[in-house]
Amino acid sequence: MLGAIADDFTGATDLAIMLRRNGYRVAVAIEEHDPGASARTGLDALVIALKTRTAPAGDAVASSRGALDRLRSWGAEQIYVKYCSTFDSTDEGNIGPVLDMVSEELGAERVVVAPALPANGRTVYHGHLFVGGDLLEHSSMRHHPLTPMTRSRVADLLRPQTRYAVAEIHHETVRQGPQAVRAAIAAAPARYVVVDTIDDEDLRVLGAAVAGSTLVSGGSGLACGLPSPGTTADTWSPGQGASRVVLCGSASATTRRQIAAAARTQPVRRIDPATAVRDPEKEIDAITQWVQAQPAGTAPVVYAAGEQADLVHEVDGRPVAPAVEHVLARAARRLVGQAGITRLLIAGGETSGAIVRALGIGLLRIGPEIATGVCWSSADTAGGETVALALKSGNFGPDHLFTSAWDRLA
Ligand SMILES: Nc1ncnc2c1ncn2[C@@H]1O[C@H](COP(=O)(O)OP(=O)(O)OP(=O)(O)O)[C@@H](O)[C@H]1O
Ligand SMILES: O=C(O)[C@@H](O)C(=O)CO
Repeated sequence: MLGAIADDFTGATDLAIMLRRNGYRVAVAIEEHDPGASARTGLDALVIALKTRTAPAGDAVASSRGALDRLRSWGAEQIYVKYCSTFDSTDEGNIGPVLDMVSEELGAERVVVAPALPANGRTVYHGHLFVGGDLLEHSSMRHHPLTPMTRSRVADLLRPQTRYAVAEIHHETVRQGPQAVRAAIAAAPARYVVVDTIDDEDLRVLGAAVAGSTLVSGGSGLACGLPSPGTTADTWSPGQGASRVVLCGSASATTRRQIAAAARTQPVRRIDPATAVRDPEKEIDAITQWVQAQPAGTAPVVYAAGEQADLVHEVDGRPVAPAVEHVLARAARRLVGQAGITRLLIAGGETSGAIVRALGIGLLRIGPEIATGVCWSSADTAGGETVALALKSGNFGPDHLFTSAWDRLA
């Protein structure tokens, strides 16, 4: 079995759907949840979703060590450390410390570093990470509030975070095929090896080259390149019910375009940040009632930022971001528990983490792909409801996602 440790919840489902696309039977375990032997039986891969992307290195290493121990005790023979395709981290970030710990535990002396996800425009060429046609440092990630990416060479991003050397393998070698890449990895004078990957064929070459490695690392793209276990996808059911809601804590430009597109045909309502901070119960009540009042068959959208100017950092000296997460998480709990909503599309990694935790979900069963890196999953909540959930990374998905995603449940 392949065991994966993902540093956020949307990244975990992104990796899971790439594995499923590649013929793996896969599920996502939330944080410390043990799915139990019967749920693990027959899986080719199990992804543990952590919420460590911006955690202090010590905390992230401790959580990742726990995840590694669980995966190994459940029979994982190959470990995949999943981070963001835009390598979201700072010089104090935890990608290096987590890789150092996992590689030491597994005795892995060479580890590939492959953030590329070409299907979503993330490519690595001559060691530099690109987003579309732009270097990472010239993409919107330059202005990310928590992990502003102001350099693009992956080795330069990783070096300050690790005590080991970092080398590069360039496209000239990748073009020569898996054997050349395998030999170059073995000969690299470094523990970490950033490998150029500009398209899915490069990922297949790399995947074949690292097929027997005990440890690989990257975005989700590498999962498409790993050799397929050749199993047929398991059956999947979204459970009963048809009522829908879209909950957006993400403030990314992509999510804002998706909100604007949905607003042309669907009811939309913005969370009031001041009420979220000052009187969260009032805002939770208002949102729950508003969603329930919308016509049957619609997919009401609750969002927190429709434009850049909506981003308010503080109200009365108190931070807005956790208040918005709390309101969305509590509203989700009520919408599922009291209003009987069973289909939820959630935008944003932090937001997804807050809502999945509030619903008391332990395991996500992976269903159909909606867009690159976004899929439906089904899960049982702590309250005993079965829900269909799509967890969308802030930057993923086409503009029409909030109206088209439901077709995949039909
Ligand atoms: N109007 C607002 N003012 C302040 N903070 C907000 C506002 N709207 C949303 N937020 C906060 O911004 C954060 C968005 O993070 P989240 O990870 O959910 O989305 P993202 O960064 O777009 O997605 P991803 O991490 O998947 O790329 C959340 O903590 C949310 O509560
Ligand atoms: O790799 C990506 O870009 C995504 O899976 C993700 O982790 C964004 O949060």
